[in-house]
Amino acid sequence: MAEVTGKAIDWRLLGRVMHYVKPYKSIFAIGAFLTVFLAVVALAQPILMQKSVDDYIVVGNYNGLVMIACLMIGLLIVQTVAQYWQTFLTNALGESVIRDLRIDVFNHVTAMRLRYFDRTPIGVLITRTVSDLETIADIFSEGLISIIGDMLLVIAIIVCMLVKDWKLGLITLIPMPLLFLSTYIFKEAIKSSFQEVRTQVAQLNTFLAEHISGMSIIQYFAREEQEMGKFMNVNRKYRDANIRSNWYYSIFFPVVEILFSISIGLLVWYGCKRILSDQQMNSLSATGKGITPGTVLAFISLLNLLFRPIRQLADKFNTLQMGMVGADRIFKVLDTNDTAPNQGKQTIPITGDIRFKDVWFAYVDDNWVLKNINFHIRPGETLALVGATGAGKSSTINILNRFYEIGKGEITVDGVNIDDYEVGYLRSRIGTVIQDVFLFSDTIANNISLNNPAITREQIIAAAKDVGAHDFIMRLPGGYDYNVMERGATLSAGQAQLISFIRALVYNPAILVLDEATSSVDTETEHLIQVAIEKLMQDRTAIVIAHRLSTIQSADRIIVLDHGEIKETGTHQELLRIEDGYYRKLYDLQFNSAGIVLNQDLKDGKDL
Ligand SMILES: Nc1ncnc2c1ncn2[C@@H]1O[C@H](COP(=O)(O)OP(=O)(O)OP(=O)(O)O)[C@@H](O)[C@H]1O
Repeated sequence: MAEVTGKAIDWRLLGRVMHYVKPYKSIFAIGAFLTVFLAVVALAQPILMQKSVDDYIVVGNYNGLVMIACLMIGLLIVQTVAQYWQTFLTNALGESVIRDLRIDVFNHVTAMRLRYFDRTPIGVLITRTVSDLETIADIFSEGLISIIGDMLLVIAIIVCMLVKDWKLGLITLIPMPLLFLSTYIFKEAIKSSFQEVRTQVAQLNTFLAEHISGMSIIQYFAREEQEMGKFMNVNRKYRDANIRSNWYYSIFFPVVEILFSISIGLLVWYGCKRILSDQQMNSLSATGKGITPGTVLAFISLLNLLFRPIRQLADKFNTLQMGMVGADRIFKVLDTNDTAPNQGKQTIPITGDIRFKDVWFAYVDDNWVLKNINFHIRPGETLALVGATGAGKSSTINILNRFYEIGKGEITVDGVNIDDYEVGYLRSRIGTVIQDVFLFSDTIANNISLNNPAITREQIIAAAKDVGAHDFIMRLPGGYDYNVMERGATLSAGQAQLISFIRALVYNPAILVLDEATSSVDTETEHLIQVAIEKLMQDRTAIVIAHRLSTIQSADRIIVLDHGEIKETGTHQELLRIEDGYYRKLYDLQFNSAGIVLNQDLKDGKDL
């Protein structure tokens, strides 16, 4: 959790937020001007009220009274219009700033290395890009500008009171130190409770994001009750945090009301006492020295004006501080320099010659998950990777795609170190099909092209026909415009696989990286997938994490990985000939006449 700094305002952070105001500086300037203007105009009402009583009502000047009433109405109209624009503009400013910030955050997050996502829960990122950003918008709508306006108003009212009658002013303001003290105590108390609320929101978001994604697991294993229990706990903590912050409000507001009443009491007592004694001394307002009924009325109105912003000041300070906490968290994300390095510029055409030279790789420190990997695949060849779960198969394809950097050695594609390629170009030449197909809630066509305008509908249809998926897509309501629900929930696993094949094919990559799905599909879909895989691999260099006997047998070379090391290399027949060899053992152990999937069996826990 980001800590709130001890200072009310962190100027460095505020400076960074203000950097985003630059494109909207005229809106900011008008908003700030209107805030000051409203503070000044607010003072005019009590003054006019005093004038109407003392100069017109008391002396019976009806025309003058009508004139001043019209002036007050006119002023109210101006005030209303100014208030409308001030609220509208400061809100629009806040929303525009966070829109720009959100774009920056999203851009930054999409450029992060995968290891960042290994460590950061989705819920936390969602909280950052939604609710933490909202708090920054409040800096403008309820925080900074309005605090400046309120402070100006408070100073102006106090000065106005003291100028009008300093004795009456001082007596009326006796409860002020107590008011400032209780405001300060309230501000400090609410600050920590607000932080707690934000932490609990992030936990609630993380819990929900995770559990909604994993809902099928919860239901398969009938964990609803237990998860409900956990949810109730997270939900209770969130409620408690909110109740605590509301509790501080419910104490603070009555305290302010009491102090306000004391001020009014003092004002009425002292003001009326002075009016009476002035009358007795026959020293009326005409001399300009005494207190008039108009003065008392004006003071009541000024007191009202004074307490309103003070009552809200603590709240606004907290809004500002929460905005600062939000900004701190957002800038921490933006400052996280975990973006994938992309120094390479190379964009030469790739034919698909891949070489791993003494490659060592670890996700964390020196915990090598790939050790001294060497292999060479010529253009058009197929390499099958087999091995037990955790052997390092997925890691091999992850590093080829530059999702993680290797520790030692070198990987080249067409003789060029993969780090020297422009990373987007390299990835666009490597078509990767992973086991867990991810589909967005969008049309089939957009899920294939990933909204790349360079890919035409014709290319999509041609690719779909190529992998034999066109017919099944056309049978869906709307065909290519059929809307896939979130994560492809409305398609079968086999259909989703086929879509991911078309997605890879439509980019016409030189290299195909395929993690064969192990999930069982019906015979018809299995046949479609077989045909599609053959089509995908045709005339391409392919690295396949192979689970199908057909893929393994037809591969030009098979690499058997075990605990990150290459144990054997060769063709299916060559490897079978090695007595006591790993592959031979695998084959004898795992394959039966029904052609049970090799790696799947290994996953099921059968040891080499
Ligand atoms: N993101 C990660 N962070 C840290 N360690 C990881 C990460 N991904 C994988 N590992 C570890 O790296 C090792 C190799 O994993 P890898 O996913 O490459 O195995 P695999 O052969 O593909 O297994 P499977 O067939 O189960 O997918 C494992 O010990 C795994 O725990």
